Amino acid sequence: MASEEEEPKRVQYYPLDSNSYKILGEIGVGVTGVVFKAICVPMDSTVAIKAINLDQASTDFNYVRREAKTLSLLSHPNILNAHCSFTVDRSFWVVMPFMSAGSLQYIISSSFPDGLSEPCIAIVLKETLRALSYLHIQGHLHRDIKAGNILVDSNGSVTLADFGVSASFYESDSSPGWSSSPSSSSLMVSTPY
Ligand SMILES: Nc1ncnc2c1ncn2[C@@H]1O[C@H](COP(=O)(O)OP(=O)(O)OP(=O)(O)O)[C@@H](O)[C@H]1O
Repeated sequence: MASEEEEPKRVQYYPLDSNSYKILGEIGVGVTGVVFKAICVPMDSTVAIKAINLDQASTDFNYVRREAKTLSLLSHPNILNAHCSFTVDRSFWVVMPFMSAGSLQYIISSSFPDGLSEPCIAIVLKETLRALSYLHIQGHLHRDIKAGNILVDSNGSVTLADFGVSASFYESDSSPGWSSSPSSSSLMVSTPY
């Protein structure tokens, strides 16, 4: 019997235009902007979008730049990567997987006011240390490990997020390829999904 020809797997990229995303609601507000729950319509998938206001103080752009750059270079199951990032008017959108159980800080304060059990702590620590070990091997320091930056998915998977204050062992902030002012071409990133 003739073997069926396998269709080549098509690499899909998350779209780099805001019209492809339907905002469902606000998840929370951070120092640099707002995080929304949204649907990526062409992909039919739920995402979280961090919308960062580029009109804030100039230091904020360095924060954004560092986070986008760090995320685009990392790939690990315990690190919350970005699907893509792009500018929308005067804000910068980082499209990420939606971590439906929220942050560890939210889980503890809403459901475990007396603290997590030791086995739970051990699991979260193990997963977080995996992320940190990978980061350190890649030459990065996270520098802001806290319960609010550890996100959990509905299946219990644990990821480390928020690389705004991370640092690289090897590069200065003025590394080549990154302009010092916000321009969509220097910031637009989309990783295959
Ligand atoms: N991918 C995501 N999925 C689900 N919730 C998220 C996601 N990313 C962020 N959040 C939630 O959105 C809220 C805001 O996150 P954000 O990273 O902007 O700020 P923060 O971590 O609270 O503070 P900071 O600005 O100091 O880092 C937090 O409650 C966080 O748990």
